[in-house]
Amino acid sequence: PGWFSEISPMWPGEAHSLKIEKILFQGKSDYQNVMVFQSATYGKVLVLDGVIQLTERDECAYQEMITHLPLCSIPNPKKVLVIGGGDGGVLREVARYASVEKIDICEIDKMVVDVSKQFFPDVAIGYDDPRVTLHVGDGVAFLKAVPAGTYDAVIVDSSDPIGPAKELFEKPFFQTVANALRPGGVVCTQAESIWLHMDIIEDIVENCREVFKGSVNYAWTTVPTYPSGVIGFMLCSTEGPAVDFKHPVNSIDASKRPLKFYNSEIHTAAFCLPSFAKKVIDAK
Ligand SMILES: NCCCN[C@H]1CC[C@H](NCCCN)CC1
Repeated sequence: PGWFSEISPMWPGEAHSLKIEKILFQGKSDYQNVMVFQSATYGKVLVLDGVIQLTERDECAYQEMITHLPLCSIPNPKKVLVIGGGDGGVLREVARYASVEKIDICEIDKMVVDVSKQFFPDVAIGYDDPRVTLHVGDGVAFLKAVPAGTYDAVIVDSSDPIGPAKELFEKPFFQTVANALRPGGVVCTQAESIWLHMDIIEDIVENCREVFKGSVNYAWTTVPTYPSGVIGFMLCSTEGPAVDFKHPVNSIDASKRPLKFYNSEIHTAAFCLPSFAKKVIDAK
């Protein structure tokens, strides 16, 4: 019945629309409005506070890139933490690594977990892995309680800086992430769009350069149902064994379930930026 349009002050004057076939769920959690609808051409769609989080058709691009850009950049990741990502898609991708012994996830909104398990079984399948422990709560508090140097990798699969994820884009949070990582550990965060948010990206890069004394890189990929059709990631490492994010050192066991999007060439290509973005990001 009609169209869903993603209208937001975060991307003024533009909106991406998807044709609705059927609304499947509408609810209000302690943190945000949650909606699921069956779209005409992108499968089921998860929407939080009017912002598209994932669709069945293109979620592979985002979940595979946000996971494999960091985890293919370090040999034998063992302990991984996911902040956000309550839909379970990142867990599904982290579970591909035989070297991983422990996967912690801290998601603030239990409704996102429950709705994903009910409507997106191929995404929430990530929770089935026995290495996964779900913590429902605030990622900032969770990280503050973590012993220093606990994790090889942290993946911050957040929504946008308006709403519950606001703190996940600020310097104190990056500091707590750096503290929770081992020397030469890596973090990958959702880092918005170079077409829409160069100012936000500039601030994030500046904060990351101050906090992460290893390497700091910005990568990006295409996700047709995110505004401007692209989304970026900050790839940072702490002081210690050098990490060259641009050349993957790990291979992935894709024998059980093929990768729909990620491969080693697109890994390297993800760090190639248009000049208007390089100017801001490399200069910082
Ligand atoms: N596991 C999927 C979580 C989705 N993360 C975010 C959802 C909101 C989306 N807005 C894009 C705003 C324009 N950059 C960014 C990714």
